[in-house]
Amino acid sequence: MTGSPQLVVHRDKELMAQAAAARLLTKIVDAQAARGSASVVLTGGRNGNGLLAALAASPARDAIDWSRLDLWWGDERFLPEGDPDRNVTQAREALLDAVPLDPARVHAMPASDGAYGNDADAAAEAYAAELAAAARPENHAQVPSFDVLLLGVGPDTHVASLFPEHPGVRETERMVIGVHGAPKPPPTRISLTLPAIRAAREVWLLAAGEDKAKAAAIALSGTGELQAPAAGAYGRSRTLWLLDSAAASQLPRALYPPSLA
Ligand SMILES: O=C(O)[C@H](O)[C@@H](O)[C@H](O)[C@H](O)COP(=O)(O)O
Repeated sequence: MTGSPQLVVHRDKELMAQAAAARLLTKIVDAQAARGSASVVLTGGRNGNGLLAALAASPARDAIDWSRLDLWWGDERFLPEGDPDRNVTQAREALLDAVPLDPARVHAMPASDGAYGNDADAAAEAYAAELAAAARPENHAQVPSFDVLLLGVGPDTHVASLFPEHPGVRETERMVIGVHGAPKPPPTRISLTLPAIRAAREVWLLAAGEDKAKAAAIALSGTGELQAPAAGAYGRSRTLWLLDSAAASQLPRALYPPSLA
């Protein structure tokens, strides 16, 4: 990563969702202008879905060429297709069903009643192959250079389905893993790993609410990624923490507000 994470603190979570949606819209429009298409990795959770709903309601939303946008997921709850707890189901409701996406560019993670049955490891391997096929050969990478990768931060500092001290956070080779025995239900999940997350140009972490204050303070105060997976989530050119004032309330003064010096 170049430089430390940047922090932006909004008054409350509604304003945070609106501002993050405006920021994402501009980022996608700019990426499409520069490279013809854009790629975004979506996150589950209330804040990620709040951002998508704000984007759906934006009067500027059709500045995006939806047919030239690739969508991927950072993690998925390994449940049957259409289950209301699947991240993709929630994203469809919040935004995706309302915009003219190219279905071939909506890369949902497999469901537990799909081609791989209830084998989360096989499903993870298949998603890794889909990512590898979309990576540009000249980048010699196993995943595309995502323009923006969104991550909701859990109250325990988890991101995607990488939980503190859990085996997934130690993965250094594979880009996608099956997660078993997750401390947050459901226990079986699919997740990008930290190396896959770090292939993104920009990583944006979303944290709103008092229950995120401790997690933000821990992850931003030099704690290692094994104890605080959010600390290991950074982008190649930018890492941005988008917070509301409640989630920022326990940050050390040295971190926020920024020094005027
Ligand atoms: O798979 C999950 O269980 C969620 O996607 C989870 O990882 C979520 O992103 C964070 O817990 C933040 O959630 P909130 O945005 O709802 O606080």
